Amino acid sequence: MLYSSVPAHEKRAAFRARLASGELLRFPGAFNPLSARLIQEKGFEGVYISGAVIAADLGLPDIGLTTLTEVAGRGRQISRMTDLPTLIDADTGFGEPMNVARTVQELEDAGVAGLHIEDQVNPKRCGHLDGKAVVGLDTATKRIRAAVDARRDPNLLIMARTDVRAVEGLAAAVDRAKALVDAGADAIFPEAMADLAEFEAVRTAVDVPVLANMTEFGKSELFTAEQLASAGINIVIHPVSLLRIAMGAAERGLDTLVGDGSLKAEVPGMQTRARLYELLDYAGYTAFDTNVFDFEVPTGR
Ligand SMILES: C[C@](O)(C(=O)O)[C@H](CC(=O)O)C(=O)O
Ligand SMILES: [Mg+2]
Repeated sequence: MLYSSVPAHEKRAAFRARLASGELLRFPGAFNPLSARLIQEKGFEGVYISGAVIAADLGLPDIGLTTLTEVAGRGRQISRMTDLPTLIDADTGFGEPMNVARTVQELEDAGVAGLHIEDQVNPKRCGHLDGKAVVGLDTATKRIRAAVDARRDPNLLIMARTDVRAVEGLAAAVDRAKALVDAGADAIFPEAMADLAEFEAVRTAVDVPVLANMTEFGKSELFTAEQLASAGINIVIHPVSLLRIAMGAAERGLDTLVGDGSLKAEVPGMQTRARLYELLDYAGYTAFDTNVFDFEVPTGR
């Protein structure tokens, strides 16, 4: 009922422990707080909170328009809905080192288990678009140092994302990843890797967990969990996928409504009222107050 009863510091400790096991942790992106429950119920190891999804949800492109307040608010709403660790996209940290420090504390207070800070210039853009620009090594490492120094819970995972691959090539991206680890990053997110061999190159260059971004319609091929695990990847995100699936379904449904004048044909594909109530834990609220659920949901509805 209401929210997860697992405190944030316990989720962070559990996340660290699972990462240390070396297994591949799968983090689908929640496009709203309720979808985080679905991700947990289906047995995934964590929930990703995508900057692109937060922006798209507000009807905005992913070009650094969202504010720290909006991102932290969404991070809090999603994190409190799940017992799983959440990993949030902190973009460039919303400014330079001092802003990054504040960003880390705000997101930590929001209850996330980890966050990633990237080395793009401000304002950033989606990592799979052309025409990106990155900051120099000095600024990139200062952001990471500021982030690491700012956290109060040592288990809050500070992940460094590097966008260097698409700008200067793989060798430069590997060098950047190593420098970011030296600056204190707990994990590396190499953005826009072209193939599995590129992931492997980063994997062998650093001795911290490495993330693979399996975003659709991007620069990376979509590898299976098995392929990524055998390349030594530790976390895989599917950042925008659930939003794309839901929006695809919404668009098809609206077309049906336009064509048929009714949504009858769409009903078999819809989440039922009973299933929605199950996910919302109506039963838990009823146990608390028997007046909550004093009606019947016919089976299958
Ligand atoms: C991971 C990412 O940063 C996100 O905001 O989800 C995006 C995803 C996308 O736009 O497909 C990115 O890769 O830049
Ligand atoms: Mg992003």
